Amino acid sequence: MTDVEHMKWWGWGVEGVGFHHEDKPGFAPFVLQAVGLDLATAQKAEQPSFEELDLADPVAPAELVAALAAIVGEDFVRTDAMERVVHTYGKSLRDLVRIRTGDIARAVDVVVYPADEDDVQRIVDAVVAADAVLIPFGGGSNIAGSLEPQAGEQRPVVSVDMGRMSAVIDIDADSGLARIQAGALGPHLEAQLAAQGWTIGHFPDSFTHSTIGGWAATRSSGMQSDKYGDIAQIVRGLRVVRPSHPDRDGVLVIPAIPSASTGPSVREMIVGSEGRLGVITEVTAQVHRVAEVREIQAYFFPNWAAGLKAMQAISVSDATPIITRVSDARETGFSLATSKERHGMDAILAEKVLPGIMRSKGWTLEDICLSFIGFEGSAEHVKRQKKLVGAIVKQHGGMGVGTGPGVLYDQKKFDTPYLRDFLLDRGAAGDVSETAAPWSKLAGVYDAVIAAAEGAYAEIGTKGWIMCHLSHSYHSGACLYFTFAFVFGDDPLGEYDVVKSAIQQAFVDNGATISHHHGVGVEHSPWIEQDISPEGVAVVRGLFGAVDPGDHFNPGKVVPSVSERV
Ligand SMILES: Cc1cc2nc3c(=O)[nH]c(=O)nc-3n(C[C@H](O)[C@H](O)[C@H](O)COP(=O)(O)OP(=O)(O)OC[C@H]3O[C@@H](n4cnc5c(N)ncnc54)[C@H](O)[C@@H]3O)c2cc1C
Repeated sequence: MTDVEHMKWWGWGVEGVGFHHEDKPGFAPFVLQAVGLDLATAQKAEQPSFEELDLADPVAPAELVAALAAIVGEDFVRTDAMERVVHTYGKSLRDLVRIRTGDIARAVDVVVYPADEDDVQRIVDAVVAADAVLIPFGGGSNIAGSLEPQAGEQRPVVSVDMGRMSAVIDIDADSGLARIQAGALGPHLEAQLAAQGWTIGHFPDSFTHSTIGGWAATRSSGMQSDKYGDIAQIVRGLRVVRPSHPDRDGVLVIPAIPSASTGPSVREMIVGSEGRLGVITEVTAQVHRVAEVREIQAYFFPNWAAGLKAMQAISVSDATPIITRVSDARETGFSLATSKERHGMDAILAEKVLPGIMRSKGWTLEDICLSFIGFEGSAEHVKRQKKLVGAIVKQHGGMGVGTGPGVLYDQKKFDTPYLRDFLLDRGAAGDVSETAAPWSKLAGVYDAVIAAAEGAYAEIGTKGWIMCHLSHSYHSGACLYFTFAFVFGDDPLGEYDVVKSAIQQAFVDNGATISHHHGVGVEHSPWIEQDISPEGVAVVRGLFGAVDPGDHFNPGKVVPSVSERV
C-alpha cells in the first residue's frame, strides 16, 4: 500500500459517490427534452468489471524495476494491473469510454512513487539510462489525453506518481509565497495553507482530485481566477528535475521573483509543458490571507447579449470580483433543472414571484441568463464591490436575487463532475470544450460553436444538447465554456469525435483558442498549428527536441511527436 489516493479506475471521483437526480424533480424532464433520454426507462449499465480488462503484460525489464526499487523501496514500485490502469488515462470522455470498454492500446508498465526530490532525480536518471519513457502523474484528472503512452511505444513506460510529495514546505509570510511539493492535491494543500490563515485561491472544478504540479503542467485556471489569476500567474517559482549531467545535478530552479527581465521566461516554458521538460517537484505559489468575507451573489439578465456586455463592463470597471460568470439561456435552464425540490415560501418565490417580476419587465423566460459574481475581502470592500457591480448589472437590464443561489453554487461546484459517469451509465455522452477570445469576438465565437455542434448532431443523426457559460474574465476578453451531450449510437468515440472536432474547429476558425485551461495533450494537438501557427509549433518542437533528444519525457504531448522512435 502506498497510501496515495486515486480516483475510481473507471470514472470520476471516489467509490460510492455519484450523481443522483431523485431529489431534483426538474432533472428527468430536462434530460428527456434536451437529448431524448428517458431516465424512467433507461437501462443503467453494470459497473465495468476490472477482471474482464484485457491488459498486455508490462514491458518492465527486471534491471529497471530493480533500479527503481533500490531508489524508493520495493513497496513503492508497482507493476500490478490496477496500478497500471489507474495511471494510464486521465478523465476525458474518450478516457472514460475507453476504460469502460477495455480499450487500452498501451498501458504504462511501471508505477513508481518518489518520496522526495532526490528520489525523483535518481528515477529520472535510471529511466533515461534504461532508454525508457517517463510520464509524471499528478491526480490523473486531465481531460486532454496528457497521460497516455503513445500507442506504438516499444520502450518501457514509467509513470512517476507524485502523490507522496504533498507538503506545504514553508510560507514566506512577508511576500505571501508558499513552497509547495508538486504532488499536493487541492484539498491537502489548501488545508495546510488554511491552518496558517492562507489560501492559494485556485479552485478548478477538479480541485478535489488534481495537484499543484498538474495545474502548473497544464496551465490550469480556477473559478476564482478573476482575482487570484490563472495558475500561470500563481506559480512564481519552480523546481524541475531533468537528467543529471556528469558535472551537475539536473534540477532546474526558477526563483520566485515578482518579475524579471532575463530573456524568454523559462518559468513560462515549464508552465503548460505537460511533463515534456521534466518533473516538477516544487512550486512556489503566490498565496493570500483568507478573506474576512466571501459572498457569491446571483443575478439574472434578460438575455445572453446583455449578460456578455455586463461581464465585459465589469472587467474594465473599478470592481474586482473573484468570479464573474454568466450562463446562456440553455445552461440557465439546466441549472434550474438541477435544483433540489423547493418547499414553502422558497417554492413560491422561485416559481411564482420571481418569474412574475421577470414577465413584468417584459423578459421572455426562455431567454433569461443566470449569473454568479463572487466577492472576497473585508466587509467594507465587499460592500463597495457589490455596489459597483450592482450598478453595472442594472445598466445592462439585469437584476440581483441575493446570495441564495450562490450558496448552492458554492456547495455543489465539486459534485457536477460526477454527472458524466451518470450519463455514460445510461448510454449518453456529456463533455466540455472551452476556449478564450477577445471581447470583440466572443459573441461570434458563441454563435459559431452552437451552429457547429448542431451541424455535427445532424451529421451523426442524433438529438444533441449544447450550453455555455462565460467565466474567467480579463481586460481584453474571457473564456467561454461549452458543455455538450447526446445519446450515442453504435460508435460512441467516432460520434464524439465528430462533435468535439466541430467545436474545436469552430474555435480556431473564429479567432478563439483551442484551450483556455485544459491543456493540449493529444486531444487538442490536431489544432495546435492553427492556434499558434506552424512556426510556433516548430519553436515548441525545437525546444522539446533540444532538451530531450532521446524523447524520454511524455513524448507526443502538446505537439505531435516527429521522433522515429514510435
Ligand atoms: C470534471 C473535470 C473538471 C475539470 N475542471 C477544470 C478546471 O476548472 N480548471 C482546469 O484548469 N482544469 C480542469 N480540469 C482538467 C484537469 O483537472 C487539469 O488539467 C489539472 O490541472 C490536471 O492536474 P492533475 O494533477 O490531475 O494532472 P494529471 O492529469 O495527473 O497530469 C496532467 C499532465 O500534467 C503532467 N504532470 C502532472 N504532474 C506533473 C509534475 N509534477 N511535473 C511535470 N508534469 C506533471 C502529466 O504528465 C500530464 O501531462 C477538469 C477535469 C475534469 C475531469
